[in-house]
Amino acid sequence: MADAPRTVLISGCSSGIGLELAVQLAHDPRQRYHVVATMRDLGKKGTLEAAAGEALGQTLTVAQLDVCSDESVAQCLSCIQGGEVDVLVNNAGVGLVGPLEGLSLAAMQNVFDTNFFGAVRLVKAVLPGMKRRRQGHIVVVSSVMGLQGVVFNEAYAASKFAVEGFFESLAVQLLQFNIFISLVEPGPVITEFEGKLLEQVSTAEFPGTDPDTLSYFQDLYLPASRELFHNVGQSPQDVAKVIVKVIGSARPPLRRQTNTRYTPLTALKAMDPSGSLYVRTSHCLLFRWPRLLKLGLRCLACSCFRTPVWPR
Ligand SMILES: NC(=O)C1=CN([C@@H]2O[C@H](COP(=O)(O)OP(=O)(O)OC[C@H]3O[C@@H](n4cnc5c(N)ncnc54)[C@H](OP(=O)(O)O)[C@@H]3O)[C@@H](O)[C@H]2O)C=CC1
Ligand SMILES: CC1=C(/C=C/C(C)=C/C=C/C(C)=C/C=O)C(C)(C)CCC1
Repeated sequence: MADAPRTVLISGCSSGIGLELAVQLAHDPRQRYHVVATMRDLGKKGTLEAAAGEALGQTLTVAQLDVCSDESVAQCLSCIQGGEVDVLVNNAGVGLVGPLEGLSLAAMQNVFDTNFFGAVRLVKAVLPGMKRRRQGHIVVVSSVMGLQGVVFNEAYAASKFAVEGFFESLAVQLLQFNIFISLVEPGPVITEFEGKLLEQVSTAEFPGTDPDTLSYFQDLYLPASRELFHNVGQSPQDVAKVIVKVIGSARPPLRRQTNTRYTPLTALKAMDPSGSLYVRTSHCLLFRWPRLLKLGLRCLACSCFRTPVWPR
C-alpha cells in the first residue's frame, strides 16, 4: 500500500522559487505530497493557481501566511489537518542592496525580520509536532550569500549567514528526533527578486553616501551584477528541481548549492580558510581589473569552467 502523502508547507509562493516548487511537488508523478502553498497577499494567487492547473484543490491548496506575523502563522497552521507539517520549506525572502551609509536600519531590520526571524517563527510553530511524531524535514532556501559576503549586500548576506548558523546548530539536536535540515544555496536566480532590487535602487537616493562610494556602486557593482545574472542566472524551475530532489532524498544533505556555474566563486572561500583569497580576488576583479572581470563572468557561462556541486 502506498504511504499517505506528506504535507509540505512552503512560504512565499506568490512568485519565483516558491511558486515553482509548489507546482512541481503538486505534480509529483507518485503523488507523494500534499502541498500547502502559502503567500502573504492572497490577491497574488492567480499565477500560482493557473500554474497548478488540475492539481489545485487536489494535491495543492493555497493559504495566507505572512512569516512576519505570529497570528498569521497560527491561523495558517490551524487550517492544516492536525496542524501536522511533514516538510517545511522556508522560502520567503527579501533582498537589500546599496551602500551601507544610505540604507536605513529599519530597512535592514525588515530583511532580518523576513529572512531570519520569519524562518525561525515557522520552525518554532511546526517543531513540537515533528518532535512528537519523531519525523520531519526542514528545508531553508538560503543563498550563496549565506556562505560568502558580497560587496554592497552586507545586510542581506548577514541575514543568510544568520540562517546558516541557526539551522546548522539546530540540525545536530534534531537528528536525535529523526528530523532533517537542508540549507539550499542558490546563486543568482532569474525571478522577481532582482527586479524588486533594481526598482528599490532606481528610486533610492542613498543619502549621506560619499560620491566615490556611490560611483563604485552605480558604475562598477551594478553593471557587474547585471552581467553575472545574465551569464550564470538559473531559472526558478531548475532551482525547484534541486529542492524536489532534496525533499525526496532518504538522507537529505545539510547543504546543497544549486548552480554549477557559480561554484568557482564559492570555491574561492572554501579553498582558503583565512578568507583572504576570496576577499582580495573580489576586490581586484571589481576595482582593479574590470576587463578580467568581464572575461571571467563570460567564462563562468561556459560549461568547461563548471565545477560540480556536492553532493549531487
Ligand atoms: N533570486 C535570487 O537571485 C536568489 C534568491 N534566493 C532566495 O530565494 C528565496 C525566494 O526568492 P525568489 O523566488 O528569488 O524571489 P521572489 O521575489 O520571486 O519571491 C519571494 C517570495 O517571498 C515572499 N515574501 C516576502 N516577504 C514575505 C513575508 N513577510 N511573508 C511571506 N512571504 C513573503 C514574496 O511575497 P510578495 O509577493 O508578497 O512580496 C514572494 O512570494 C528567498 O529566500 C531569496 O532570498 C537565494 C539565492 C538567490
Ligand atoms: C561574488 C562576486 C561578485 C558578485 C556576486 C553577486 C552579485 C552575487 C549574487 C548572488 C545572489 C543574487 C544571491 C541571492 O541570494 C562581483 C561583484 C561580480 C565581483 C566578483 C565576485
